[in-house]
Amino acid sequence: MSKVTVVGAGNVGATVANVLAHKDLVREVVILDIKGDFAKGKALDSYQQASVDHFSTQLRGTDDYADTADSDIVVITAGIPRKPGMSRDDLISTNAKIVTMVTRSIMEHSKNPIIIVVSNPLDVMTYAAYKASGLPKNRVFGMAGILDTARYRAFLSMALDVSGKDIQAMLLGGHGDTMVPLPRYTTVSGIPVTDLISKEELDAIVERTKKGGGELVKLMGTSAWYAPGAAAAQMVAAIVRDEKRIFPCCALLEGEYGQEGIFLGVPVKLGKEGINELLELNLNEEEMADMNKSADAVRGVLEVYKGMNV
Ligand SMILES: NC(=O)c1ccc[n+]([C@@H]2O[C@H](COP(=O)([O-])OP(=O)(O)OC[C@H]3O[C@@H](n4cnc5c(N)ncnc54)[C@H](O)[C@@H]3O)[C@@H](O)[C@H]2O)c1
Ligand SMILES: O=C(O)C[C@H](O)C(=O)O
Repeated sequence: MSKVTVVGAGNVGATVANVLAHKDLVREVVILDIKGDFAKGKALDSYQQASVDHFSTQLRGTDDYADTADSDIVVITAGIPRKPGMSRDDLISTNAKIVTMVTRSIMEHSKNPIIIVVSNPLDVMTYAAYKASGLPKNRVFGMAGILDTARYRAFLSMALDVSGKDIQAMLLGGHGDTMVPLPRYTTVSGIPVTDLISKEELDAIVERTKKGGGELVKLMGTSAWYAPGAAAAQMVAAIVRDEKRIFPCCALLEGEYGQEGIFLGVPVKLGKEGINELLELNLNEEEMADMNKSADAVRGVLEVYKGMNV
């Protein structure tokens, strides 16, 4: 694989492109934005890091979809971010049109790309890109779970005073306040997290994780980009290197977890074909109830999207 396109040169898109270039994995990263000069500037600024940080990946900014031709992977970050007081779902009327239009334009120039959606509301925007692309379900999925588990792991690392590197965690459900962090699947170098922290502290960390995006929106007036950009770049790397890494990603469920026709966060194996496998965890009653609640919340937004007829 040699070409990645990132659509949207804003906070998240520029970070994805920059982190990817530093990984030195692909020949070229194209950054496309309706603000063409802005995209060109971000690409040029990033490429001027090449000799300092020693990477060879070329970066090109553009507003012309012809420049995205034959992309192997496309990361869609185009759209508006939320402001304090808003939920991600409030972005739907603007972002559904943008994501649909972007996906159609991408498909005019690339035959069989893998599409990773980042724009919010994530689970429904991934559905929108899937519909607009006509690609099979293994080639269209969304980034949220890596970010949400990264937040969960950061909070645990701070509470336990251990390196974040040693914390493994899994999380399910929609990318919203109903997401389902899974303490039963959380370990610190193999030690169950429940052996290391009180239930009260763990419950508080789970709650903080669920509202982790909103915490940053309140602090900065717009949403996060460093961790989201790094998370999306990690997905690209797993695909380019055919790593078969297992990450929580937003994937189409067709019967798994008792859900049908809805994109939700679940563990998947990522490799050169995109999603190689979707893993079904053996959830207990409480975890399944939380997953169902999260699916219901996403389904409500999905109905709004379907009513829009974009
Ligand atoms: N999935 C996640 O975990 C996650 C994390 C962070 C942000 N997000 C979402 O990602 C999106 C981008 O966030 P951001 O902080 O980068 O916003 P931003 O405003 O910094 O950047 C968005 C960019 O999209 C561009 N854009 C708008 N319409 C476009 C179009 N039709 N074609 C091409 N480009 C277009 C804008 O010009 C802008 O440069 C938001 O919807 C945000 O909610 C998702
Ligand atoms: O919180 C947001 O609106 C952006 C993103 O989904 C995040 O979780 O950081």
